[in-house]
Amino acid sequence: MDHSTKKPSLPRLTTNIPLLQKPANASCDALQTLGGNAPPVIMPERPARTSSMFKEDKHDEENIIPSTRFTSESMPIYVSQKSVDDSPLTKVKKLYYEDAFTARGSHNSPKDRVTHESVVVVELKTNTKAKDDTPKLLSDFAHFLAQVYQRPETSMLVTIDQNADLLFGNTSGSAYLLKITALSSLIGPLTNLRNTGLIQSTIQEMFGIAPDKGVVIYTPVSEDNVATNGTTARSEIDRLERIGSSNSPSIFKSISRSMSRRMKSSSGNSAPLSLTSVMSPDVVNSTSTSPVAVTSGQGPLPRPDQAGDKKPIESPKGEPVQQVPSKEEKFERTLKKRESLKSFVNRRLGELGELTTMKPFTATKGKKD
Ligand SMILES: O=C1C=C2C[C@@H](C(=O)O)NC2=CC1=O
Repeated sequence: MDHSTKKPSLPRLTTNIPLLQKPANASCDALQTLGGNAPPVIMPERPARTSSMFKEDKHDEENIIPSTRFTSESMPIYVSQKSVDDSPLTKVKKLYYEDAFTARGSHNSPKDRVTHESVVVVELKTNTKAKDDTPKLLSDFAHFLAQVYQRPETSMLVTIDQNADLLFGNTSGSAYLLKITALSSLIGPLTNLRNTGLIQSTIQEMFGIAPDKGVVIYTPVSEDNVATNGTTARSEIDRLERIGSSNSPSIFKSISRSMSRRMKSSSGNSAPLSLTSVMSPDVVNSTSTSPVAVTSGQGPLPRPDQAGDKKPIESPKGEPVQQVPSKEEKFERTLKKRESLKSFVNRRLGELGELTTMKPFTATKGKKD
């Protein structure tokens, strides 16, 4: 699956209650230019509820005419699309979105990321025709709802049926049913309360239907029960988590991988695989001067056979005999192995830039032996 052309990242929210301001005198027409002069800002306080939104946002050219599919004459489905726009405003927004999920926003978990871009399905059924034509109606409504739910328009699925047979109460007048289906984290008592005010007053502007003639139903769904692009939100979270964990392996994973590489490369030896076989080459040749010992201030111990003019042991035939290591030699080799492990681990730590935050490995166990 190609995820490179994904929807833009959304700003991290401290709450799922979007805080939008809605100028009191804005008309329904103003909805087409929703978007604001700046990226969505989480304001510290809940703004007063007013009748119309984003009047001052007329200069936002970010959203072009959406593509509209019609499943039937009465039930168009709006699929929002964004144009590629390099206007300064769009750039500011892009930066804001990108930043939210890069360095400073990197604590967003895959779940957060998917949640912030998850689809929100909005179904409106009404028995009243709006004055605007359907594409514009859908576009405006989707744009508005995308802001209410603080996500890209590409995450909004909006359907409007203006020909519904609908009766609310005992009058046959204008009425509507609005269903909003979204991940559970986008549905909650406070969020719903606030969103209901915003949405119902906007519907009133668009369709002329009073809030008391409409019913809003919020349906939370789990990540397993919403899907798009061939995958559920849950599997998308899992996928991002897998990518995340494979991109940032722990130091221990890294060390063990390096060690296993060395184990593999030395597995051609007939000798059984042991810690010694994954050591640095200086361990294999015990007669060489260990760089580890040098850097750690420990010179190699004098080998008994190197001392003075001691002759190599020969077989009765005069051939050199493979010497059985003495106790001292064994001790020296053990020390070197330990020092080598220490060196290896410290080097890997250094490579990974972890030396400043982690205590260097010390082969304390072996020291006292
Ligand atoms: O249910 C959702 C599934 C996905 C998949 C992913 C994508 O765009 O490929 N993003 C999603 C969001 C959802 O809400």
